[in-house]
Parts: sequence; structure tokens; C-alpha cells
Amino acid sequence: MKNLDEYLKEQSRLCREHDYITSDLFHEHNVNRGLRDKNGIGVLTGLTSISKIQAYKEYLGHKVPCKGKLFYRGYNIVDLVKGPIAEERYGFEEMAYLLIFGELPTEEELKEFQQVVGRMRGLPTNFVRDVIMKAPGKDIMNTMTKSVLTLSSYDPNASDTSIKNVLRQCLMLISVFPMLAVYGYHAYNHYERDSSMYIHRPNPDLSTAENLLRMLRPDMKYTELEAHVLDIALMLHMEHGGGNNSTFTTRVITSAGSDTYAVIAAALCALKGPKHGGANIKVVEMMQDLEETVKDITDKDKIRKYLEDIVDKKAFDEKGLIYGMGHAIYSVSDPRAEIFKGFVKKLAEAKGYDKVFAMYSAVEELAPQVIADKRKIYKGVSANVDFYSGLVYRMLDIPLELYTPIFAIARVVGWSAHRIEELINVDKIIRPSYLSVGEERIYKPIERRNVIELAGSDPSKYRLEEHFAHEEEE
Ligand SMILES: CC(=O)SCCNC(=O)CCNC(=O)[C@H](O)C(C)(C)COP(=O)(O)OP(=O)(O)OC[C@H]1O[C@@H](n2cnc3c(N)ncnc32)[C@H](O)[C@@H]1OP(=O)(O)O
Ligand SMILES: O=C([O-])CC(=O)C(=O)O
Repeated sequence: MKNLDEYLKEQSRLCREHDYITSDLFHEHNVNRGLRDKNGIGVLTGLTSISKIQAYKEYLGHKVPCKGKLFYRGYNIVDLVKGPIAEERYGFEEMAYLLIFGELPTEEELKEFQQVVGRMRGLPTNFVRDVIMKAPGKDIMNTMTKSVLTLSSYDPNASDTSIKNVLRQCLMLISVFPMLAVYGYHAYNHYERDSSMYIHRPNPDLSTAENLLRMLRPDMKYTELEAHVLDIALMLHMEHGGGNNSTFTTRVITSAGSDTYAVIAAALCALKGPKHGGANIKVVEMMQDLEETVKDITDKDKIRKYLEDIVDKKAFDEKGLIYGMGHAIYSVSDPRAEIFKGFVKKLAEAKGYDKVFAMYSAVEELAPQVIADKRKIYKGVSANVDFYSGLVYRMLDIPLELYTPIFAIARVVGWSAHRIEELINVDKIIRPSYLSVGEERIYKPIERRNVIELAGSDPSKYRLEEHFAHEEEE
């Protein structure tokens, strides 16, 4: 009897042998891997009016990469972020109203919406004790998924997919996501890391960003600046079209008729992947590893060498990826990374993080060159939204474990809008096709499976005759 490790090693070889499909076959059958062509343009699978991403422009009859632009319900994200900053108010709730209901709210509509969200920001009796505190773990995205699925048990109308009911469920989830994330972190911090635990209740009169900091900090204190920075980060992460991995997951599972809890739990599982929202944790870990490896973080040659080692799968997690770089759609730039960079610079200066900021800037400059040297680049690579977000959270003293959950606290709004749009417009299950490139084989009884066919005999003919004989008998 082999030990489990040996068994798994051998059996994995079988998986690789039988599952490997050569790149030529994808090419031959015109299959766009990852549902995208080489230019990064996705296979068209749906229509949406929730947001628009522009990464190409027409030039002399050709599509050429351009600076990225993002629109929520037709409004440029740059203007949407600038508005609340200029008017010194929090923008997350306003953007949520816009994304879900399709128009900017009036003052009264916004106030009413804020009250609804504030009122819904409560968990069922003993939910924190009975669910969140049980089996806590470092992976807060998994903790949140568990909590979302368990919330369905407390909802007598869990499987009702009418728009009114789904809207209620979505608004409730948007409201409680900060609690699921922060309390999940406190449970982990206490039970796994032996720190003190405190559970602060949210204040219904405060914004999502303020509540998040209030519940996170032991003394419930935060500065206006900190809450506004977090609010901007939330606004930038709320929505990104129907095709991003977690939103597409939302649409796929919605199309199967599943309930809101199942759909949002699945979207969380998609978002946490290190190639998607989980990249924000990876960026910070990679930068820490860079600092430790390179020592002198002002030496650009050493930084370049480190990045080359990453792409050659010799450094960091040996996956060959420089996290926070590259995007499925954007090429020249991601507008959100640019907005982030602007205020990260100011915050870094104010908080004494100048050197760290310079290191990020160096990676931002060098990584596209290194990737272009070592990979086949068709559309260009630049910093994405996950590149600077971790540095912002670090400067806000937010623990690493909460970086991807913060992304989820924002993106649950986009998922909700897409779930509702899918329910309103489409009643077809999403079911693309896969071409089978495997051969048909004739069943062989178990006692004959290790019989070696005689030299000179044609095993396929032999099996075929046997097959027909079997059919005749029937
Ligand atoms: C919120 C978000 O989801 S934003 C994205 C967050 N993810 C990350 O930051 C992880 C790092 N980045 C990546 O893994 C990728 O850039 C993705 C998954 C985002 C997009 O991947 P793709 O669509 O395949 O990118 P693209 O088509 O531009 O890739 C072209 C080539 O550059 C490589 N490449 C792209 N980004 C990177 C990167 N960050 N590091 C190393 N190589 C990269 C690809 O592997 C590919 O090379 P290959 O054809 O030799 O395998
Ligand atoms: O669109 C994508 O592929 C990734 C994503 O969610 C984002 O950039 O916000």
C-alpha cells in the first residue's frame, strides 16, 4: 500500500496525461482561451447597460489600444469620484444607488437610500456568535462565503427570485458585508492569533466607509481623511462590466435560477482568486518579498532583476506573475490605478511612506518592460486597480487579511446590479459549448483491463468485433 502522498503524485501524472490538450488544437478549432482573443477582446456573451469599459479606439480603420476609461451607467468614473470629493461627502452609497437603479439620486432619494442601508445593517440574533465565531480562519473571503450561505437559513423567502425580493436580499447583503468581513477578521485575530476581541456595532447614521473603520478599530476612531480615502477606494472597485470573472460567475449562476445567497457566495469565491481580486493581497506580499530580497529598494537594476526572476518563476510564489500588473481588457492604462496613484502619492508623503511609494513607482515602470521582454505581449501591460490599493490599505492600518474582503464590500454592488439585469432580461441558462477532442472508446470489463494485447493483433479491430458480437447477442 502506497502512502497517500505517493498515490497522489502518481495519479496526478495520470490527470496530466489524459487532460492535456495541445495549444495547436485550440488554434485549429478557433477556441479563444479564457473566452478572449489575443488582443484581449472578450468573446461577446451578453449585453449590459450597467457599465462600459473603453480600452481601444478606432484609428485609420483599426482598433488600437488607448488609455483606459470606465463608465458607471454612462458617467465617467473620474467625474463620479471627483463629485463627492469636491462636495465633501461620501460617495459609495450614491454610486450604489446609481449602479442598482440606473440613475443618480436626488438629495431626498439619496437620504432615503442611506436610511434603508443603515436600517438593514444588522445581522440575525446571535449570528456573530453562532456563525462568524465558529471555525474562524485567516481567509476572510471564505469566512464571508460561509456567512452569506448561512444567512439563507434565516431568510424565509430565500429562493424567491422576484425582482422585489432579490432587491431586498441584495440591499441587505450590501449593508452587512462590512460586518461579515470585519467581525470575521476579529474572530480570526482572537482565536487564531490570541489578540483581544471586540465587536463594535455599526452606526446607522454613518457611511459604509466610516462604519468599516469604526468596527475595525479598537477605539472606534478614525479621521475624516481616512474614511474619505477608503470611500474612494470603494467607489473605484464597485463595478467592472459583465465579463470579469466574479460578475460573469454571478450571471452564470443567476441564469441557472439559483437564489441570491448562492449566487453571491459563488461570486466571492471567484473574486478571491489571485488573478482577480485576490491580487491585492499578493501585491503587498510580493512587495514585502522584494524589499527583503533586494535590500536597497532605490536600486532599479536590482528591482528589475527581481522582477525578471518572478517572470522566470524563480522568485516569490514561482507562478511567473507580477501581481497588480496586466489586465484582461486594459492595456495602456487602467483609469482606477491612475486615480489611486494620484492620492496614494499625497497620502504616502503625509504618512512618511515616500520610499515605499518610490519602490511601487519603480515596479510600475519596470514590470511592463520585463513582461514584454519575456512574454508574448499583444496589447501591452500596465498597473491595474489592485496595484496601489494594498498600499492605501496599509497606510490606513487595515490588516492584510481584509484587502480582498474590502474589494468584495464594494463589488457586491456590481454583482447585485448584474443579477437584477440578468433576471430582468434573460431567461436562458448560460451554457456555452466545449468541443470534445477525446476519442470514443469501447468499454472493457474490469478483469481484462490489464491484459496486454498480443503483438501483431489490432486492438481496435478486436474491440470493434467484440462490440458487434455483443450487440448481436442483444
Ligand atoms: C480586479 C482584477 O481582476 S485586475 C487583475 C488582477 N490580477 C493580477 O494583478 C494578477 C497578475 N496579472 C495577470 O495574471 C494577468 O495580467 C491577468 C490575469 C489579469 C490578465 O491575463 P491575460 O488576459 O492573459 O493577459 P494578456 O493577454 O495581456 O497576457 C499576455 C502575456 O503577458 C503575460 N502577463 C500578463 N500579465 C502578466 C503579469 N502580471 N506577470 C507576468 N506575465 C504577465 C501573460 O502570461 C501572457 O503571456 P504568455 O502568452 O506568454 O502566457
Ligand atoms: O474586468 C476584469 O477582468 C477584472 C475586474 O474585475 C476589474 O478590473 O475590476
